[in-house]
Amino acid sequence: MSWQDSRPGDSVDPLVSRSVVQPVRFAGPVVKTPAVFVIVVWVWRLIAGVVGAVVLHPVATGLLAVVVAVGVVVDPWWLSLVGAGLVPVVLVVWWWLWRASFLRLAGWRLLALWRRFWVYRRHWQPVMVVAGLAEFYQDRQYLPRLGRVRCTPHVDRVSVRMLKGTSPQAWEKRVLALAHGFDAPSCRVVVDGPRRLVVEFPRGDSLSGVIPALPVPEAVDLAALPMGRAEDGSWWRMRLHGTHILVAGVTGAGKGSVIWSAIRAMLPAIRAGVAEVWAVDPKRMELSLGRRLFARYADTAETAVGLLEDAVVQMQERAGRYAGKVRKHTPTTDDPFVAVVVDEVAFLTAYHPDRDVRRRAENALATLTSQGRAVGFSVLAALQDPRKEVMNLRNLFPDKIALRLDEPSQVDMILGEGARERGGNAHLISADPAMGAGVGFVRLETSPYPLRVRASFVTDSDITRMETDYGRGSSLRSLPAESGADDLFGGDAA
Ligand SMILES: Nc1ncnc2c1ncn2[C@@H]1O[C@H](COP(=O)(O)OP(=O)(O)OP(=O)(O)O)[C@@H](O)[C@H]1O
Repeated sequence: MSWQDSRPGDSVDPLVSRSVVQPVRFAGPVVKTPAVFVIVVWVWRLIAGVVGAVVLHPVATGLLAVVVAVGVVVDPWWLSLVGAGLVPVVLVVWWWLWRASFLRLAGWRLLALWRRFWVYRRHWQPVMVVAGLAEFYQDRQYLPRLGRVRCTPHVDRVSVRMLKGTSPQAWEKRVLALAHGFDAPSCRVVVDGPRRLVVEFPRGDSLSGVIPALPVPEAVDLAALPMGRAEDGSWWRMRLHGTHILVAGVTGAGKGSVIWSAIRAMLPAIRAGVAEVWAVDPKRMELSLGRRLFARYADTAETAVGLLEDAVVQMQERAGRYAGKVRKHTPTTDDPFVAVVVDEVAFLTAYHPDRDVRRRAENALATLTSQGRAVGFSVLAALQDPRKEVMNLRNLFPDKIALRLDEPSQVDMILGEGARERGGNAHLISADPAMGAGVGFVRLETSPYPLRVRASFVTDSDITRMETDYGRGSSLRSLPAESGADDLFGGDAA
């Protein structure tokens, strides 16, 4: 039998078998390890395991220790049985009566203990090997070290110590393999220090349900507007003052819900006159419903470009006044925060047939986005198609939101290269409006990690109520009429 005929399982003599690619290898002599060394190593591992368990899970190990101690001191059999029964009863009563404290002090820790053992520890080796994250060196297999697992209401955060010589990019490239390997809907990798990662696995999809319009906040924080929910179950808050935001998504992706959630979160500031929304609505379908909420409203190309150029003039006038005196804008009734909201911005920058309109719109937007944020002018723009021919100003928007998109390349255009490896798969968002409308990934200028969020759904009746309560002429608001308001509001101002 030649070496080509051999099959797995055939016995081969290492001295006579030959491979065309491998040279002869000489193995070192096999030395038997004395039993005492093996015992010392096992004892050392036992001690390290116990200390590790106490450090990682103090509550669980503490409870266990109490049960064991009582059993040993009083009556080994009887009391151990009572203790073993008593602990679950105490935990159930605690959960029933004081759920918040139970979850905070015991519930999430016990769940983390269970999931570390049952989900991650049990599958760690096969998943690491199959995903290609295990390394082999001199015939020995090395695995990344599984560290602490922390559970929040929706997400498992798994700490990992990477192997020496490997990089976080190797993990980012394998997020899909990791998600499927540990039965999670998605996976996100966050660098936590040298050789340290936190790998996040959501338990189920916390964003699968529609989020109704959030209550209007009593005090407005323009740096943290309540918009909806984030994947880890926390509130999604969005900074608008001091930045510009580009929202991209195919038709029906829910761009309107991002825009309206932001406007809703600013209502008290709008009523107080310290914030203004200047709205550009070329489709006349998105923003027209709430036009009395806006200080300026434009729905034709000519008026839209005029509105943008007026914003530039006011911004520059404010910048001139602030120069050398004020470094940071604080919204007041004299110098309000101005949010320039542009729906379907490509209508002005790419689709309009008049070249002059396109040029003027682009110039105005470029000036606003490059100079406006320090003096209280922010642009919140939405568009369907993020290609460069359509929107070549997208890099002037520090923060970006990718709702459902058609292609992976479009995701890269909005969230930046590498965002998909970090979990920002906006092209995989469900096309079912109940599941996916308003769902997206936020990429802030301050972080390369996209955050999965869902905007609250502000319905038409919510908008009508908002306009009634907070719009011009409402009982709750009495702002002086702007000169030429009829012109600006198409003669409809109340
Ligand atoms: N946050 C949300 N939660 C649940 N459903 C939503 C949400 N936002 C939108 N929808 C649903 O999706 C539909 C389309 O939403 P919307 O009009 O905001 O999309 P769009 O991206 O603005 O589309 P277009 O570009 O065509 O205007 C809505 O009519 C609504 O039924």
